[in-house]
Amino acid sequence: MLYVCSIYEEIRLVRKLLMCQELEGRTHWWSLQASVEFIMGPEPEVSESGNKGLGTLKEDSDGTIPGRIDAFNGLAEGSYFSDVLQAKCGHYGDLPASKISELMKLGSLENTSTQSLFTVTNMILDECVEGKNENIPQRVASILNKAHCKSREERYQSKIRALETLATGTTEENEVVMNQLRQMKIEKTKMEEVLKLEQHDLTILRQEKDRCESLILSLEEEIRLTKQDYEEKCFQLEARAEETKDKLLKKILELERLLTDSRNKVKELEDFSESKFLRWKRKEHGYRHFIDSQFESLQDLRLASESIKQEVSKIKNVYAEEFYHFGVNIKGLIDAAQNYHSVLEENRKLYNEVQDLKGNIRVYCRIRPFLPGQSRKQTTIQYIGENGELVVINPLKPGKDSHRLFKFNKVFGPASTQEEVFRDTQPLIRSVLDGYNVCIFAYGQTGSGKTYTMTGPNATSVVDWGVNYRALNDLFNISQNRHSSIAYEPNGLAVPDASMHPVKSTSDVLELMSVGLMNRAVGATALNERSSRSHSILTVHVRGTDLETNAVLRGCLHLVDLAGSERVDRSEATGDRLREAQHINKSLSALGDVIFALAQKNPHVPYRNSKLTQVLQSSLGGQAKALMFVQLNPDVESYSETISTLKFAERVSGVELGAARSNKEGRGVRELMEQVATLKDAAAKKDEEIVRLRLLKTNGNYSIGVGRSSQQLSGVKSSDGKAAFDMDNSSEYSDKHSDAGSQQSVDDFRHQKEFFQQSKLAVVGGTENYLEDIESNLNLADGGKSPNGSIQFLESGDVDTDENLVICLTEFFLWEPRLILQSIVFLKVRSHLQIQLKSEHFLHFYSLTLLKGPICNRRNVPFELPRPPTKQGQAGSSRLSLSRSSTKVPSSKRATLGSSSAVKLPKNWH
Ligand SMILES: Nc1ncnc2c1ncn2[C@@H]1O[C@H](COP(=O)(O)OP(=O)(O)OP(=O)(O)O)[C@@H](O)[C@H]1O
Repeated sequence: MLYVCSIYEEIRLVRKLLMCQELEGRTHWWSLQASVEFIMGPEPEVSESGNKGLGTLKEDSDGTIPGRIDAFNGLAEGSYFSDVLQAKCGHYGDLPASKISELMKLGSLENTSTQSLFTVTNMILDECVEGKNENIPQRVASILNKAHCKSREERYQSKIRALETLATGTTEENEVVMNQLRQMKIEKTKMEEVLKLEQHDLTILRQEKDRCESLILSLEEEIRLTKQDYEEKCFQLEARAEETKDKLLKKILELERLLTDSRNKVKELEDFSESKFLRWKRKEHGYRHFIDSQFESLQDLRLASESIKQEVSKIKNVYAEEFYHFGVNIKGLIDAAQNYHSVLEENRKLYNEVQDLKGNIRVYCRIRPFLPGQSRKQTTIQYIGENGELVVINPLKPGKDSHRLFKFNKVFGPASTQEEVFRDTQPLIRSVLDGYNVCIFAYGQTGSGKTYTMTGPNATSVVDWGVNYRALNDLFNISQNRHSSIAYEPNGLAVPDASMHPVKSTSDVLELMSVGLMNRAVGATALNERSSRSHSILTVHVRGTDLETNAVLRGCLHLVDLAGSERVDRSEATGDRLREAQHINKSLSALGDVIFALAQKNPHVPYRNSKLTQVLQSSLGGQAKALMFVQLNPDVESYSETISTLKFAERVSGVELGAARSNKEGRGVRELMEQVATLKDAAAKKDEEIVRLRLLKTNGNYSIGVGRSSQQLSGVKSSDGKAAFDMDNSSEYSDKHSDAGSQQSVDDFRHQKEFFQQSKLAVVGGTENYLEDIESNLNLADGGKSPNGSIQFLESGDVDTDENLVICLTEFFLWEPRLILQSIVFLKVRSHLQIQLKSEHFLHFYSLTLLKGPICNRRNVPFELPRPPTKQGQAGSSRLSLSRSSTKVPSSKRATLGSSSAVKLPKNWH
């Protein structure tokens, strides 16, 4: 086996050598290669004993291998070069050097046998000796080189061949060796497996060993640390023990010292207490002696104190008396002080009452804040006072005159909330439920916040609710709170379409208001993107019955959000907007005219000039409570509008409407009203009587003191027939009156006055003292000044008797029942007395008339006044003879009359 290996090794080496030769001498390796493979087959693995094999090959190369090498050489025979050499034999010198080189390059020399090469070489050398060719050495060198290589190659080839032969010959040996080798391989595999197992065990053992070693190391480390820790602790404990020991020693020393001190102190104290005890003993003795002597003195003092006591009690009595006098004086002072406060309070109250009685329209001013995006604008508002003062400036024209002061009932600044504004409005809302007519309206230029104040920006948010929502909410809440004393009927709400809707709760109202708001015309202008283009009037009628007195309360609330006044150049209104603006401005100027007329106390108030003033007539001209919100835009660009708005507001605040009156109808009033209705019928009959008498007079058959007035009377009344006494016609009259303005009413009253001056009604019987009663009982406190009322009609100097006056008045009021409720009558009685007669006075007066018994004409002709309805509802038709009981006004009513009109009850009033 080793032998074979060495052969293979040998072959391998030969191959290597050939390769080198090829590189050096350009031998045709490929041909040799092919030969070697042909002989050897695939190259075996090289064993480490390769060198040894080569030695063996050398030994054998001299024996059996040469034959094979010869055979191999025979393969290379017959090449081109040998042919050339044979052809040229003996004449190689003719072969030029370049040709030889070329042949060498082409490899033709490769195929030449070594023998031929040597022959050529010898010939060249001979030439060289003979000096035939100078280039011989180079050529010789190359040929020699070639020859050398060739010889080596041939040697190797022969070796290869020999080796191959050897290899073939050793096949059997090989098989044995191979078997042995397989056996050995099996053994080797087994050995390897055992080795593997052992190696695996070894690995495990090594790992175990490593683990144990690391464990040992960690345990050693732990022991080392524990030991170190233990040593440290021992050291610390020892140190602490040392320390404690020192401390304890010190303490023991200290305690010993203290003990010694205490013992000394105890000793000292014992000595001291001993001495003190002795001293106390001595002192006790001294005190005993002192007490005895003091006791004696005490006896003396007791006697002295008895006498002093008696003296003190005497002085005490004197003091008590003086204190009493002081007390009386101080009480007087306290009373005076308290009175002073109550007087002050009363003064304030009286002042307010005077204001209420004067009935001035209240004016609240509200300034809206700058809107988002306007914060940098200049403001015209310089000062807002607590008591309604407002100073406005024009920042664009600074100077002395740029400041203007206005004063109103209240001024609300930009930061005021909806609730604050309503808080000052609330008392008026309560008045509606007390039977007053109330009108609240907002006035101001467009975009100044009227709708914000009256309605609010957002109906769904209670905080944002404006006056309208809050007022209606209040009305319902208060009416519910009062349900035990006053029964309010389902209220009526007039919405902008002028229809009446019964409402029972706030939600009804909210619903109706949202309908109204939806119907309201709204449009965008340059000054307000949601500008109201129409006036909004919300009217609430309230009717309640006092459960105790059966008195009926009627109140009416107007909530008015006016459309804004605007300068069309600023609002940039065109087309429909412009026409709206013109209408709005027209109606607002009509309102201004009404206000102006009222402020000037003009006899004619032009209510009829616009729908707006017509609707507000009862609130502005009647005895209602009115409140105006003046809305301001603080922007400097609106300065001129602000000033004109404020001037208007100032004028409004000067308007006196007269004291507001509650629409309360007591049972007595209602009975009287019923009687009035009955009397109307009677009057109609009387008319006929008058006509009849006139006819009689004309015919000269009957003479009675019925003058022109009767004719007029009949004329007036018969001109429009029986309707003249129709109560319903009063409203028609009212309309006419309003239509033509107050001038017509003045004419009417002049006409009435003439009638009364000329009237000579013959009324006689049992009424002698009427005028005395009237004079003494009706309030003359006004000193005869003309009141604000719209009627001044009687100058009855010509009325020759008291009875005439009474009957005239009665007649007059029967004709004009409207005046009972609305007017103030100015009477001039007997040409030297002026009596202010208000409607309550009239009722009082009228009651007197009825109570005074039958009214007859001068000639004892029974005056045909109807009897008031009896309990069975039958109207009397002959003489008026009412018993006192039938017309007796309830005591509550009497009190009302007395207080509200300051009329004293007549002497014979029960
Ligand atoms: N007190 C306030 N606080 C906050 N914003 C306000 C206030 N007053 C008004 N505004 C705002 O100013 C704008 C104009 O207000 P509003 O529409 O009420 O004015 P107006 O006087 O009713 O205008 P117009 O006459 O054109 O209808 C609105 O955007 C409103 O929300």
